[in-house]
Amino acid sequence: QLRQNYYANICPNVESIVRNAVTQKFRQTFVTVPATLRLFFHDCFVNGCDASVIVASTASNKAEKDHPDNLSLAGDGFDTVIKAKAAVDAVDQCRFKVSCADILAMATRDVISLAGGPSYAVELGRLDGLSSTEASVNGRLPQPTFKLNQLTSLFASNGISQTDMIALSGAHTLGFSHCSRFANRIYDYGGRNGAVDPSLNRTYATQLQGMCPRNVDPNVAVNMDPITPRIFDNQYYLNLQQGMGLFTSDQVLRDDKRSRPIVDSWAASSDAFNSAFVASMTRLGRVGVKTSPSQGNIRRDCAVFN
Ligand code: HEM
Ligand SMILES: [Ca+2]
Ligand SMILES: [Ca+2]
Repeated sequence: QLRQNYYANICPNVESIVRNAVTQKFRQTFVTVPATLRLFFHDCFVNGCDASVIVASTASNKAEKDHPDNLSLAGDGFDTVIKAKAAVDAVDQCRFKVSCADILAMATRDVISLAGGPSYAVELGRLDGLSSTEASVNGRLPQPTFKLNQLTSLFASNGISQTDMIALSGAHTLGFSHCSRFANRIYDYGGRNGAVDPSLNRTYATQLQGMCPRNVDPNVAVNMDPITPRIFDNQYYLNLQQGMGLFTSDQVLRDDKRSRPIVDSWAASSDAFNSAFVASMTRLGRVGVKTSPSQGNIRRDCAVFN
């Protein structure tokens, strides 16, 4: 059972220590924001929110972070947690008493507010997991080609509702995607020569083709929210109303009549979106958490098992 203020007697200033470290990192690069947010999601959906995604591979173990679905996690997310952890462990009272999983949860809360999103109290008390394998990632993360039923059932397998899934997808109001993730929508869609996904806004499709020409350098990435790429806002839902969702998994939320009313309501009200997002992030943060010593511990180095 997680709770707010879990560290009140263990490391009373932990939240401000983490916030300062994250703010410093944010001043160096904005990528800190989307990188940390996505890292938290990918952590929670594989083995629960237990910092298993941060563990580095060793000679005898290929870790989660080296699964193909995790190779595009930006290094700045990992670096944010490592730096915040170092700041926490620099305080005598706190050294080795705050889990990497909780530091990631706090850092995620902090990057959302640094980007103009809502602030919220974060629940704490997670232990760090004891295993991280590449194989455990298989089938656990959503693909950008997913339709509504696939999205809903994958999230449901983590105890996350369809409404929460739609709110959490609003995280795509920030950050980047590599061209390969949506190339199927702008070139030869459905295997038909020269076809473009009809659910994609035509002007936007042409812009995407310009930024992502055929045979583009695989390192090229584009903003997922072309309108306010650095602001955490409800623009994502307004984009969906214009056919400007980057992935099939984004646009389907507006095009499927079952999820459309929610998309339209959050496009109409940023307050409604913000409060839904906070509630959904809190539920995401509870997925598969480990709280008993048989299930986990507090890693001294977030990238290495103790
Ligand atoms: C609903 C199903 C989802 C799918 C199919 C999906 C898929 C993707 C893909 C393909 C990328 C681009 C990766 C790249 O090419 O570098 C991406 C980026 C991102 N995703 Fe998702 N995602 C989903 C849900 C979420 C959720 C729930 C969150 C967080 C709460 C999230 C946060 C992000 C962020 C912040 C980025 C940008 C990362 C960066 O700029 O470094 N996504 N997502
Ligand atoms: Ca995990
Ligand atoms: Ca935005």
